Amino acid sequence: MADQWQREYDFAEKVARKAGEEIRKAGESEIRVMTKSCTVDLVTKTDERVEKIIIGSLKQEFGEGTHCFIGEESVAKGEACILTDKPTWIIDPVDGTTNFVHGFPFVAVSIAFAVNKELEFGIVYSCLEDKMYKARKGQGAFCNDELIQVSDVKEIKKSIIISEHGVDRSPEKVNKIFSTMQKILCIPVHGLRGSGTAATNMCLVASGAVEAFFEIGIHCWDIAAGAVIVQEAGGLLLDVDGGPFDLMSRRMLSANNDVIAHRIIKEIEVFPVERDDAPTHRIY
Ligand SMILES: O=P(O)(O)O[C@H]1[C@H](O)[C@@H](O)[C@H](O)[C@H](O)[C@@H]1O
Ligand SMILES: [Mg+2]
Repeated sequence: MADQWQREYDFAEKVARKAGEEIRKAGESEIRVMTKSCTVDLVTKTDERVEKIIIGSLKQEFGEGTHCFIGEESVAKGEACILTDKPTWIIDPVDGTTNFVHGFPFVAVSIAFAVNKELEFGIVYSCLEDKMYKARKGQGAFCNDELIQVSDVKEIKKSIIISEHGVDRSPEKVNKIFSTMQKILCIPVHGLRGSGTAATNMCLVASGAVEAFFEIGIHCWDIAAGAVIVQEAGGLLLDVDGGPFDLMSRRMLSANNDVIAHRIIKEIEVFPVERDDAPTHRIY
């Protein structure tokens, strides 16, 4: 069916815009900050409220029980994080919560939709910049309705690479992250960057502002929407060891092409993380 999931896609954009407005408004008043897994893993009442608004609106539009949901704050409260074949919404209501708390201007609403474990579309609304990124499988990627494309740079020495350090601050992991960054910086690349939100980072790959973004320790809700956007913009997704991308593995490299991807992979010091769908999963 040609327009299957079109209604879901159009509605997701509306919901993301509404969620972004809520985030912008909430940023104007005092923000109540709480913590989750550790003192640097921040969450606010806005994260929880916006997730409720998104899931509530989707249930109202498509009916209770027809779709499944994986939402960052629902999982934090104990809901399952298992991707099945059923139509499933994968939601990060506020990607870049630390940025939101500090007024650092990159905060995104990330909404993806998967069927038979395949991503059908992704919406990333970078709400403080008012940039609406979206992509549907096979139909290209857009920012504010303009087609976007990854960069055509193939020389690593002419690239900008993004990585993030996440919230797990155990010294062994932090050492590996910084050792990897040092090696990449000294190739040398033009620069290293990080916006503080995985969803926005992936849109920066998709729009050609940077050549690659990788992170170990992200979650499916951080990257599901961005994954469609990167691929539809002509980029690729891989595991950080060069294997196939696995949404639930908490390991991801997105790049403009395989030359850049494999050059970066040579430098990445991989460390173990528990999968999102592991039965004993502890949230970081
Ligand atoms: O928790 P939120 O939704 O703000 O998202 C995360 C970012 O997306 C990561 O890239 C980043 O590295 C952090 O882990 C951050 O927590
Ligand atoms: Mg996130």
